[in-house]
Amino acid sequence: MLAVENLQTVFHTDKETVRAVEGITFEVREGETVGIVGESGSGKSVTARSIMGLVDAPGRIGDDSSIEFRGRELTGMTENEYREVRGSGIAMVFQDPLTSLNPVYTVGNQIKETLRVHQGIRGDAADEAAIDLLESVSIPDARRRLDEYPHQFSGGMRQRVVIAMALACDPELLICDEPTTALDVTIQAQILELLQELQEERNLSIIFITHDMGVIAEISDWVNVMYAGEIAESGPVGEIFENPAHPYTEGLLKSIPGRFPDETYLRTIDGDVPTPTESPTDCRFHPRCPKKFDACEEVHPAPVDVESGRGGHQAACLLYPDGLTREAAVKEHERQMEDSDTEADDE
Ligand SMILES: Nc1ncnc2c1ncn2[C@@H]1O[C@H](COP(=O)(O)OP(=O)(O)OP(=O)(O)O)[C@@H](O)[C@H]1O
Ligand code: NI
Repeated sequence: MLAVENLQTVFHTDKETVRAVEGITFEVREGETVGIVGESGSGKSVTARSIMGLVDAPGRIGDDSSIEFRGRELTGMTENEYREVRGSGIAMVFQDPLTSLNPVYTVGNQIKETLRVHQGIRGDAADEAAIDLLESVSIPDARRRLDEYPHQFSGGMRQRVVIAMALACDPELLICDEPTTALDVTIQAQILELLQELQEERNLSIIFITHDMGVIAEISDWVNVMYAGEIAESGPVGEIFENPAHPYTEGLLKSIPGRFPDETYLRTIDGDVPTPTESPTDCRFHPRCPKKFDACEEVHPAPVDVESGRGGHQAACLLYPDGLTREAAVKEHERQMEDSDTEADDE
């Protein structure tokens, strides 16, 4: 349904160039949930906004990047064309419901406006459709609540309203950028459950962005672990949790509260995600990596198959492919780096 290939999103400012997303490649299939996980600043939201055509200046998507949705290339579309995609194909739910809701209009008016613009539904039919949508996201007493304003809803109910508005476009792909991060755990679980129900009813594809590995376990079929603008590891959710390959993923898993009950403290990875301003010539994780060796400072790892892994499990780490000697593995990454360099030169 969605194929992202070599996506690069760069912000050019007077001071510097921030390379927020650096050549990531992944797919989303019909009815599937792809989780994107990583710490703050790893490029998750920029990835989402790139797909939605919402990267604002000074941001720019690279010329060699491709985002195909249902066989149509999205990069390079005009704003009008993109509006059509956002109106029917792809919808997005943000972390803070208040950024998507206008405080001065009733919830009903906002949903009806979306229905009018995107589906041409008006009048009584719009009222009924809006009530149906609120009921489909399990908001009780929907008819009455149409006339209420966003501030009259609790945080969890407000996020349900935002999901209802996203559904008003009848999307095939829903991108959720940390939709539950601001909510308490119980409400968060309810929203995750709702998304899974909606996915089944509507055969929705979902991209779910979070920094929480626990949430990833709950909701994803496929996982992309992002670090400093790159995909460090990707694979089916079971593989990622049972056979994590990349030391960064291992670190993220260890930081899930309660996963190692014998430990009295919450383990986190020391240090922060760097803000990349140059194309990578090394492993961007090496300064924080407990398994680093000399080559990690000199060779940029490409995504390679993990031998133990099944179902397309890959890691961008010089420790892999794990069937090779360390020397041969490093050579393999060097070779892939040269290949992509020549490709870039050819264009
Ligand atoms: N408009 C912008 N101008 C310059 N840099 C930007 C802009 N938007 C994002 N960035 C940079 O891009 C990088 C990736 O940011 P992004 O928001 O995608 O991270 P994230 O993974 O979503 O983090 P979080 O979990 O905090 O939401 C960061 O270094 C950020 O500073
Ligand atoms: Ni974000």
